[in-house]
Amino acid sequence: MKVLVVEDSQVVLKIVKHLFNRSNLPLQPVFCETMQAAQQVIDQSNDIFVALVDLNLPDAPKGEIVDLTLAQGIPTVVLSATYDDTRREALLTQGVVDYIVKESRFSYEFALQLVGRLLKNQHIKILVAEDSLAYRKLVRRQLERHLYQVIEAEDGVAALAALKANPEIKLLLTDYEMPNMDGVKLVQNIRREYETTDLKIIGLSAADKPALSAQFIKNGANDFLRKPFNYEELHCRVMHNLEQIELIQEVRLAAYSDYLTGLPNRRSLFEEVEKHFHDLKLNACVAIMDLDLFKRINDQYGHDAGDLVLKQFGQMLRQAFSRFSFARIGGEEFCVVLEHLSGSQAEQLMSRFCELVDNTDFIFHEERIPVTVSIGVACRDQDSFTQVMSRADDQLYRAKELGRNQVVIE
Ligand SMILES: Nc1nc2c(ncn2[C@@H]2O[C@H](COP(=O)(O)OP(=O)(O)OP(=O)(O)O)[C@@H](O)[C@H]2O)c(=O)[nH]1
Repeated sequence: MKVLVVEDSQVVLKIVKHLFNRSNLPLQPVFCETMQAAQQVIDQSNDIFVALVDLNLPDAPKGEIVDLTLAQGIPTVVLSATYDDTRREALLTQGVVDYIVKESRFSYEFALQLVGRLLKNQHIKILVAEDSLAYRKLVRRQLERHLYQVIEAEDGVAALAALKANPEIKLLLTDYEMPNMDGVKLVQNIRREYETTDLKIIGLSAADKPALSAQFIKNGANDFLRKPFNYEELHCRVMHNLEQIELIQEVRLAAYSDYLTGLPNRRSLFEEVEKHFHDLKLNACVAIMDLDLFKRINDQYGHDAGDLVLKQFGQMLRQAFSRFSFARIGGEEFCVVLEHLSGSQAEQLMSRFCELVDNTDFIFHEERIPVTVSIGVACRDQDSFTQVMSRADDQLYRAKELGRNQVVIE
């Protein structure tokens, strides 16, 4: 997909090109200096994701480019040399995504951030609970302009049903006065089930009650907007709330995954497995793996080579055991929980993996590093997950004693 940049200033083009090269946006920028050139690109492409346009072009000095891109249904971000309140208002009413004044390189950075935001927004669902059809449609149009997926509900009851049907909804915008269930009651109901880290809520109301914002927030909403609101404020608050969810997701991911290999870490494995480990009706085995003589690899080939081996081993593990729970549980130690497998099935699977590792080329700076793994396996019984892991660990040490590069099952 493409980003159409229509700008005649060489300085601005240079900055935007530089920022694009530095960004990791999965979009191809296409640069045009005139409206005519932009028209040609539009005629020849059907994959323009967004347009960043200057209002003053040699062949379109009055912002005609905006009419062109909006008529083609292309989300349009205006880059303007000067700030003009009336113009800004008119352009936002016309349907542009945003109006950015070209003040410094930060303005262009903001423009590219906005493009990245629009890419993400396409996958974000927002629920709008509002009994006025006209207002609901108005909010929908605003949100869709920023490419969010919008779901509508005409009251609190319908909003609860919509949340059940679409658990991936990340944000709820809810009016206060609605039939059947008002906004505050809706928030109370939602917060019994949905954490504020997973679902953000913004209350809306035109009611003349100064305490309403506090009432919304005390009952679990994250924010409040009084109607009629300024649409830029709506977008800023929506974005701010979604960014908080994304930040929490990033922190969670960092807390539950191993930095080097990207595999789940010990904490993640325990939280995932411990919940259902006591279901004794089904077979399950635990395998602990430890790379052999890893210290020697580090000493002989260097720490970077050791890291590369760990990463490659992690990829192999992910591929081979994708349907099971697994983790890097220590330096060169890994664990796989083999649900639904008997001891002999687990042993067979692990023996094949052991062989695969032995026969795989681990190459660092064109040098082949010999890598083998020892594996201990124990099967689920009345013991806790930690106890079964510890028994698998005992078998691992037997495998080491017996000469490494092998599987031992208790
Ligand atoms: N490169 C690298 N090395 C690591 C990492 N984590 C742990 N290690 C190294 O892994 C080595 C483990 O060594 P040992 O516990 O002595 O065991 P070993 O050499 O594998 O010997 P056996 O387990 O008996 O086969 C240590 O030298 C650690 O420094 C890591 O993230 N990267």
